[in-house]
Amino acid sequence: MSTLHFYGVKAPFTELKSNSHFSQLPSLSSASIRLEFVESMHLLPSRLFATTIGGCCCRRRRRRVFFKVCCRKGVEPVFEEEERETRNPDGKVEQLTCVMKFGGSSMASSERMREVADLILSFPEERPVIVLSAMGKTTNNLLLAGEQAVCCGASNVSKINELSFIKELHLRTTEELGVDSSVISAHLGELEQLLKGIAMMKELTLRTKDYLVSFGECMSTRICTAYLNKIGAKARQYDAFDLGFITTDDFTNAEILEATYPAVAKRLHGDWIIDPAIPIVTGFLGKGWKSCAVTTLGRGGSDLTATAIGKALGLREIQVWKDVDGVLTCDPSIHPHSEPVPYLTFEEASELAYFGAQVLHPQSMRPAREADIPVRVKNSYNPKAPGTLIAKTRDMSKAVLTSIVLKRNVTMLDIVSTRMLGQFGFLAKVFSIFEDLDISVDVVATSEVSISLTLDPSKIWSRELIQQELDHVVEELEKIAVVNLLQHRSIISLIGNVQRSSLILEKAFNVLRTIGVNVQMISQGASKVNMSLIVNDSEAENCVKALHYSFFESGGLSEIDMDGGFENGTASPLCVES
Ligand SMILES: Nc1ncnc2c1ncn2[C@@H]1O[C@H](COP(=O)(O)OP(=O)(O)O)[C@@H](O)[C@H]1O
Ligand SMILES: N[C@@H](CC(=O)OP(=O)(O)O)C(=O)O
Repeated sequence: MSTLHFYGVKAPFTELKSNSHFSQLPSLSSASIRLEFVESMHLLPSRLFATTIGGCCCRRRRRRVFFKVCCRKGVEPVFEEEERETRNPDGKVEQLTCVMKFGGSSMASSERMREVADLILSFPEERPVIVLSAMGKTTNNLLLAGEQAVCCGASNVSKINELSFIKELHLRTTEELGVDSSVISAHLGELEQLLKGIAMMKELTLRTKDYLVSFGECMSTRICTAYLNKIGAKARQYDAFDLGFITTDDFTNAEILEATYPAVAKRLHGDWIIDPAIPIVTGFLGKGWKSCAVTTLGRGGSDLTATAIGKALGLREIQVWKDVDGVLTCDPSIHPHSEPVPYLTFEEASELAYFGAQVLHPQSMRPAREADIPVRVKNSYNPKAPGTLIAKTRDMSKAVLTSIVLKRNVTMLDIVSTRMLGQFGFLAKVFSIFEDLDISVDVVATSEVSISLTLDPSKIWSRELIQQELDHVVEELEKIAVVNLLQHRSIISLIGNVQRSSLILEKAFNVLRTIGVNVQMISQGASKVNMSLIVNDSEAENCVKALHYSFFESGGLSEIDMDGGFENGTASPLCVES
């Protein structure tokens, strides 16, 4: 056995691609090589063992080596020295073309799964990678079952209602689709064992939560793959944590690491070229790079899985199929008259998602934006609807307001300096306190001696900001300022063309004045697409309805024509009706 050394934190995943290292390999077809990765600062070697799995061959005088690299605890990314051939036996280039992601709402029953399968097959010109979420509300039910298990005792686990519901839904689905229940029986057995383990330990850690919820995606993808194969559409199932989705070890809210992209590309592309079959990938899941345990990307994370695969493979388009006709002008559960938004930029979609529109995962636009791949939001219940196309740029010449987003249950802090520190020192100190306590700040407005800001209640999805933490923040801030903590506030984000901010704000404030609401804070960020208003939770829904009515209904102000008049020819912007 020979040993190779790689230096740098990212070495295990990036430097293997460098050709120079391979020239050191002795016998390429059957070599067993120990690779030592030395993490730069700490000089801690992490040993990985590599065996050549594809042997080597010569093509245009260049060696090709396929490696299977196994981390100590079982990470198995596959690396190869150069791209595999992308030609089929007829010499035609066949490449995967797009990603299609179907969320829980699209996969809620056997009937829905049939429709999804039909939909996938209705685009014969596409060779898609399919990303699936868990069926219906399975993720919620798994979490509830876990919480029940903590206190019900191991002997009562089989009586947990949510477990029975999950079993029943998945077994019924296999039966109704005519696929063998053996595709999920091992998972159902293991799930019950896991719940018994939780019951015995009487605790549900974040790491266990991630493992627990992973059963949802693992089962939905297996059922769907079996069904596609049954109807003659060749499909192959992948668990994202075995496919190369390498993440941080932040359980319940992990971040995808760069190593993911080459690893996923090589595996999907390689398998496709050798033996084409529709890849069916679990959304939402990954593998922690240190722990090697299953991680999740935050609630709604399958959108991010889809865009990451799009970036990894450099695909033409990423489609996310939902139960609504695209991104809407506001949350349809707040206001039923919301309308689809035909075009958005990545920036607008990111702000919209970050500020609470449940329709997209907050981080999901990043890979698409980095790779400049358009994202289409479509309705699996109404495939003919055009949906929303999200791209790098769009025609903003007429754009005024695009969408209204509400984020509830936000905590606001008014911090007024006691002038113990100069202005620079004051701002720096305030933000260092938030950094030390690892708390995210959303919206900020400052004057010379005061700051108003809002705190994200869920720290980007995962954790409730608990009272103890808030008390700690206030205690620290009170060393340099007078602090007023205001809870139960909402952020109303006006996503639109900030070039027309005066027009938008004039109209918005007119509307809010008419319904008697005082805005407590306002912020227009550097993003150029978002203006945020803070109001009381109790008033927020009414505000959104009134704003929506005024901007999007009643001959409103969602667009403006080139002369400065409204698109529908009504009043001029300077005499806005409230
Ligand atoms: N601005 C918005 N546009 C569209 N849908 C929204 C918006 N805000 C909230 N939603 C909600 O998001 C849901 C779709 O997202 P999600 O539940 O994640 O779908 P899926 O589970 O299919 O991925 C819709 O049913 C809708 O209720
Ligand atoms: N099943 C996970 C991941 C996901 O993305 O789901 P959906 O696509 O249904 O939002 C969740 O419920 O969070």
